[in-house]
Amino acid sequence: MNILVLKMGGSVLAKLPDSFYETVVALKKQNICEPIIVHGGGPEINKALKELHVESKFVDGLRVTTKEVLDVAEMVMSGSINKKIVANLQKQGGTAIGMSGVDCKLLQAVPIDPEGKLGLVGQVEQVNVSWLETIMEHGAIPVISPISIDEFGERLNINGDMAAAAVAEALKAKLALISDIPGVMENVSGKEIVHDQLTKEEIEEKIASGVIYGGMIPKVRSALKSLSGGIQESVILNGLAPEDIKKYIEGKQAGTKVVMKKEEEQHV
Ligand SMILES: Nc1ncnc2c1ncn2[C@@H]1O[C@H](COP(=O)(O)OP(=O)(O)O)[C@@H](O)[C@H]1O
Ligand SMILES: CC(=O)N[C@@H](CCC(=O)OP(=O)(O)O)C(=O)O
Repeated sequence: MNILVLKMGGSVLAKLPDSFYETVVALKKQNICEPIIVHGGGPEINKALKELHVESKFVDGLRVTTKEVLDVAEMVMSGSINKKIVANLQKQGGTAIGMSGVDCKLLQAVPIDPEGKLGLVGQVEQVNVSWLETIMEHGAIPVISPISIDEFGERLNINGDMAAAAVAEALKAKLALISDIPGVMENVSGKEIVHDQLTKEEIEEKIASGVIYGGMIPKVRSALKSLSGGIQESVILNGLAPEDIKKYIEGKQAGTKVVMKKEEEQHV
């Protein structure tokens, strides 16, 4: 199965045009590939926490998660956002099933930082691949909220990019991380450029120098993590430029590709 995991960040969810959902439905109907959606919801969680007067902060792009924060993150992502995406896909004639990592133990996780200050934040250890395959075989598009569950039945909050990478890695699928920026950007000699492709070494160097910071850190690290087996690249794309998504699907340059090796090196 040729699977494409599309991760939609909270930064773009409210702004994605109907044509985006139309494209995702067409990918499946025309047998171009099997789409799976994993979503985030950072800005919406921030808004709900603010309204409830609950403080939250981030460390290297990950939200410090107390029980109270987890309950709000689950309500926002597994409730409101997940069902809106399912509805939008179905408006375009698709069939979609919304689930979180808790359902069918879809995303089994362990605390990412058991001794540290991140609290109830997880990283995925196992993906229930057979449920995802069953859903896709029955003609539906899985839509996954990144709240997950540990072996004791406790829920954990997972960064959406990390959850998407775990799903892509488990299914040997391509990964497209869709956000509100044209790719990984850098100010070079006073000019803002977008990198076409980046390797692991370049990414680590740009994190260390502060060029890549905040929410971009889990994004680039997740894109790297998903590279496995036959999958040689993942991509960071701009959801606000639907033509970039089209270009990527057509195999043209768009956004920033995260690669094992640079293209010119691969051809040597
Ligand atoms: N080098 C970089 N290029 C582009 N964006 C960057 C970079 N470093 C940090 N960022 C930040 O990362 C953000 C994207 O991450 P995030 O807000 O978590 O997105 P999403 O909600 O879509 O997952 C950008 O809006 C930008 O503020
Ligand atoms: C642990 C952790 O940081 N979880 C994230 C989950 C949402 C997310 O990742 O949203 P975006 O994709 O919009 O960034 C959070 O609570 O914000």
